[in-house]
Amino acid sequence: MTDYLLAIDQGTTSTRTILFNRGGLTEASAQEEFEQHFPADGWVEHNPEDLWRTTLSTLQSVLESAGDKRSMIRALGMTNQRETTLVWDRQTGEPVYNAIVWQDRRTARFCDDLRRRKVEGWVHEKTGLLLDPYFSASKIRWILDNVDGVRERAQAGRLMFGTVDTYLIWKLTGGKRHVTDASNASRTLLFNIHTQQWDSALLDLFDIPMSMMPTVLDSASDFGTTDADVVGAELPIAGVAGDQQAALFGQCCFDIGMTKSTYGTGCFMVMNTGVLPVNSRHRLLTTVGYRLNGQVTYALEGSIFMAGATLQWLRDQIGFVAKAADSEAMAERVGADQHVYLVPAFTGLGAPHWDPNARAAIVGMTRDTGIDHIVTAGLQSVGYQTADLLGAMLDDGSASEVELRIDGGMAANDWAMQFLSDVTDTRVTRPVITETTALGAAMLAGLQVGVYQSTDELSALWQSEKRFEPAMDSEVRERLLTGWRRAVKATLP
Ligand SMILES: Nc1ncnc2c1ncn2[C@@H]1O[C@H](COP(=O)(O)OP(=O)(O)O)[C@@H](O)[C@H]1O
Ligand SMILES: O=P(O)(O)OC[C@H](O)CO
Repeated sequence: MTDYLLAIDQGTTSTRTILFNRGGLTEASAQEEFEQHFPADGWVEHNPEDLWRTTLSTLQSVLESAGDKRSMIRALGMTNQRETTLVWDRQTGEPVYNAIVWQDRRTARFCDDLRRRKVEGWVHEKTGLLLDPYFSASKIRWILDNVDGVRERAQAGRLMFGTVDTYLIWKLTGGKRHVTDASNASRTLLFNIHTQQWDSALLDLFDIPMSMMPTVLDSASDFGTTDADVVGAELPIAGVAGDQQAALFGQCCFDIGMTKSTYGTGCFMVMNTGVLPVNSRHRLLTTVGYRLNGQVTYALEGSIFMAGATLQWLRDQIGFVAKAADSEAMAERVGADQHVYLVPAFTGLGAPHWDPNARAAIVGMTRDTGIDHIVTAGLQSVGYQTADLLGAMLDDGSASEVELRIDGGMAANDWAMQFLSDVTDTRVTRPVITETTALGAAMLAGLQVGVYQSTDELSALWQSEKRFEPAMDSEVRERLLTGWRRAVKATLP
């Protein structure tokens, strides 16, 4: 009998359900986008009903198209946009407010005030994170302080908090389980990554009752069973991880120093640092990669805000490309050794610069500069930013060199990936299966129910589709990087 595994990937703009066979290949999938809500400047919300509706309908659609394979589905894995915050009533199941999305900046001033109280040091010590609106804690507090009657209900033990995984599992199990996994918990700013427990000092700092918090489980664990009356099938939910950590798992980065880099809208780079947390000197995040049998594997994470989004800007705002993939032919015409730089600091710069006030610039133009040069510079900016990030990560981590395992929509661009390899002087590898996020969740579930016996068995499934080897002259690389650093300086206030 062949085994199959399902995975739900609830992302920021769409929800996907994928059916994988035992070899990790996709058998069926369904995807639905949903509406983004921007009620005020810097605010980003999702309607919880949309998250649930798209989850249920993509799941049911894949179950239908599975046909005969349906009876051979062994388990369900869940992966999700991280940090996004929901609060709902324990009895009625009604959310008290929309989901506040990770991108939402409404609590920036509150976080600034906390930083002024000089607490960031011990908060970082416990959580591995920074005092930033990105993470869940200040979002929960905002809901408690700003929605009528909610604080009283929370204090009476009537409300539940969850990241998206927790909310969806609660719905899928018919309200039976209030759980999360350690990788998602580690993104809340309320979880002590050393003791692996909710931290009462952090809950006090943000004024959040402990009674709201879900139970934290291993990433491969018993998260409950889907309710047949709700879903139409009883399936064990057996693997859960935040999406970037799930991609680390799906890319089989199980050894210290192994690193994945996802090139979607932005770029998230995550490095396995083993069983000990590594403290960054470059403001990278220390986070739980995954937890198996009570054993934590830690990771370092850095994010770039604009990767594929730079191509979207060149397409939608400036009209320099008709579609993102056209950039490849334009860059081939120009070549990598050019002097135009596009620093995409449209919303500030992420790691390792972390400057919210930096603003984008195109520098180094001459009379012969044309559209092709600027589009090429857009692709190159992704390589340059990765070089900065990787430099910081290697300096912090225990590895002296890495191979970058890539995925995400932009990983399809061969020219950009070759430049990435050249400018970072690093081997870049694209796997056969690029749906690594969903695959990681399915693998976790498969480990839990015995479809797979070990991570070694999973590593054997991972296959490279294409390798990009560094081929740039070191003198050219240094010259280009010096020009990039000068361009970045020009964007800083
Ligand atoms: N061939 C390509 N070259 C460059 N960028 C691309 C290419 N194909 C897609 N992209 C970029 O990748 C992004 C989409 O990737 P995806 O992984 O689906 O992102 P997300 O999950 O963040 O929505 C878009 O920003 C798009 O501009
Ligand atoms: O849903 P994505 O792919 O944009 O990922 C969002 C991240 O998890 C935010 O931390």
